[in-house]
Amino acid sequence: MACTSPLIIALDYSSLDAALCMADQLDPRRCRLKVGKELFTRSGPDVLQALHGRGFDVFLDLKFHDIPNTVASAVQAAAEQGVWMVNVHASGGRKMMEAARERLDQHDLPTHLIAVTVLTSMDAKDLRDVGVTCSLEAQVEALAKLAQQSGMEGVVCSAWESPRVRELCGEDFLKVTPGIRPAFAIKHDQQRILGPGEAMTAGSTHLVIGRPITQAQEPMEALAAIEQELAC
Ligand SMILES: O=c1ccn([C@@H]2O[C@H](COP(=O)(O)O)[C@@H](O)[C@H]2O)c(=O)[nH]1
Repeated sequence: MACTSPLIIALDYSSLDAALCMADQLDPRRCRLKVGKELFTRSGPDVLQALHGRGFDVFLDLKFHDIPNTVASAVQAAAEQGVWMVNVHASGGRKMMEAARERLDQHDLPTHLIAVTVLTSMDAKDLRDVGVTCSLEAQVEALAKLAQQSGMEGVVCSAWESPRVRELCGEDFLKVTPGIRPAFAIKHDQQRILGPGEAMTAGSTHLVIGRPITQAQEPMEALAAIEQELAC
């Protein structure tokens, strides 16, 4: 049965065993899973096979950012392993994103392709430090528009920006938002955070949540509290 929940749990673990231990407590009808740089670098494609075998939709969050041909080939490789979603950095530019889009289309690969705007760990000063002179909001808006024009199906942004991205790019354009922090959780290294219920109200289509669940004393209770908040 397809997953209808907006929740994507980030499996940021240092071993395949630890990731599968969490996955085995979860239900693929109630959440999707995200595999990021740490877990993929340690376990390789085996983790994708193991999670697919358990019935999960997997978001492979490797944030590709390279020359167009390299990114297109990496996106193709991810999609050929059956992942539900893959991403690139929008700051890699129009040609890079178009090449990735074209490669998926050429091979009839149905994987969702989205682009990261401004990392949720960054604030306005961090953005100035890397030479961006416009406001953080303007940078997210510019990258979201560029991503849409370049064939992306959505963006990664913070839930703070979801209302504006919805206005600019429409309801159907995916707004995948990390930096989700329920009231009981700490901020860690995230800067632009919002609660799960607030993020959905703001127009996020998917909520990425890692440590508030994976590092909770009782991960399943943390997940249940988040689901409860979303049901209200
Ligand atoms: O802008 C971004 C893009 C990706 N992420 C990823 O999402 C999760 C968030 O985990 P938490 O533990 O809930 O903070 C993590 O895997 C990041 O790599 C992001 O946070 N921000």
